[in-house]
Parts: sequence; C-alpha cells; structure tokens
Amino acid sequence: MLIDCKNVQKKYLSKTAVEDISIEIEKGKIYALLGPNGSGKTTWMKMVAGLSKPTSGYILFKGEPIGVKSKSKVAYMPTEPFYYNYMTVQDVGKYYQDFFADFDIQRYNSLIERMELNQKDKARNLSSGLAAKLKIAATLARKAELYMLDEPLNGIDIIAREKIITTILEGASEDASIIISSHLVDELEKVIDFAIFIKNGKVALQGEAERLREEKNASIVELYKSIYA
Ligand SMILES: Nc1ncnc2c1ncn2[C@@H]1O[C@H](COP(=O)(O)OP(=O)(O)OP(=O)(O)O)[C@@H](O)[C@H]1O
Repeated sequence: MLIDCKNVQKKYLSKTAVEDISIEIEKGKIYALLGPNGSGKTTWMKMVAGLSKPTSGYILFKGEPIGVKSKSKVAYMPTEPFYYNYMTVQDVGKYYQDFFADFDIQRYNSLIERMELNQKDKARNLSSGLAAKLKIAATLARKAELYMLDEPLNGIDIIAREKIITTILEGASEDASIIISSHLVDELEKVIDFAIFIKNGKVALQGEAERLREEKNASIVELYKSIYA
C-alpha cells in the first residue's frame, strides 16, 4: 500500500477542516477525490504532501511517516501557481529542475509540446487554460510514485478536458498512483479505478468505481448528485 491514512483530523483555531478521514491508496491506481468546495480535499492533500500536519490520526507513505523521503516521491500540484509570473515556460522547467531531484526535463519538454505551450511564453501572458496546463506539465515531469493534482481541470474548457485527463494518465510515471481532486465528475468517471467522496471533512463513501456502480446500481455521477444534493 502506498498511502495509509487513519482517522486523520485537522483543526485550525476556529475551524475543523478535516474531521475524520481514513483512506488507503494502492500502488498504480487512479483515484478521484470528490467533493464540493470547502469539503476538506485540499487540506487532506496538503497533509499527504507533507505541507501540514494532522492534529490527530496518522498518514504513512509505504509504511513510514510523511517526511523527507515521502516528499521526494510525492508530486503535489496545488491550486495556486507555484512559479513567478515573470518566468517563461522554459524558466519554469529550470526552476523545477533545481527544486526536485526527480524532475525530468526531457519529459517536461515533451509535455510542453503536447500541451501546445511555447517555451518562450511568459507565465503572466498565459490564458487560464494554458496556465493550468503548465502547472500540470511541471508536476507530471517529476518521476514520482504518487501524483496529487488539486483541481487540474479548473480553467480548462470542456473540449480540452478529456485531452488533459489523457495526458495526465499517459504522462505520469508507470506504476504511479494518481489522485485527482475535482468536482467535475463526468470527465473523471471513465478513467478512475477508485472514487472517494468527501463531505464536511469526512469520507461519505469510497471504493472501487466498478464495485460502487454495481452495489449502488448508479454511476459515479449519479452517486455524486445523491451525496451532495
Ligand atoms: N488555514 C486555514 N485556517 C482556517 N480554516 C481553514 C484553513 N484552511 C482551510 N480552512 C477551512 O477548512 C475547510 C476545508 O477547506 P479545504 O480547502 O480543504 O476544502 P476543499 O474541499 O479543498 O475545497 P476547495 O475546493 O474550495 O479548496 C474550509 O471551510 C476552509 O475554509
């Protein structure tokens, strides 16, 4: 098992962002982390990425606590951009290369080409769709064991979404696990192995997508509607 997360809670001074989450992430599988804004998805991913610590409960990466070792194997794409606006697409690649030992510049360059971005373009001049693609390319160019993408489809128009999803699945390292947080369920339904529904800081439902569809006699989209209606 890649990630073993047990009874994790995250409290801020006046707010409990994650109430009680237990999730197991298997190697080489694709997960949709579903839920409306404010349900706790980002808070949970940040804890798995090692950017914040649970108030209680634990998270293990391959049986060991989250730390330097796990951080070198987990590629996390936050919703906010992580590069500077004055940088060109090429600069972003170099910047990432300095940061992450597992960053593969050749893979980055081929993803950039695939995403129809130009190396010379400045980040500040990119449309929201192209900026979203740049973030995805930089994240996927790491040879990680787990990719966690927070809302990768935001800012991407409906026509381009399927292509982006295909690029994510093909661009990630083989045998890696992928967690995609989104509220755009339609686009994810076809490609995911597992679905995790988060509601008010708790797991409302989770399981293998195929099994959930059989057991509940409903699509993941229909389940989403019934859970959050
Ligand atoms: N640093 C913080 N201090 C206080 N409250 C926080 C903090 N970070 C998150 N929260 C609160 O915790 C709850 C969960 O937030 P979180 O960002 O994890 O949700 P989310 O499911 O990722 O939604 P979104 O898609 O809007 O990011 C929200 O009510 C949010 O306001």
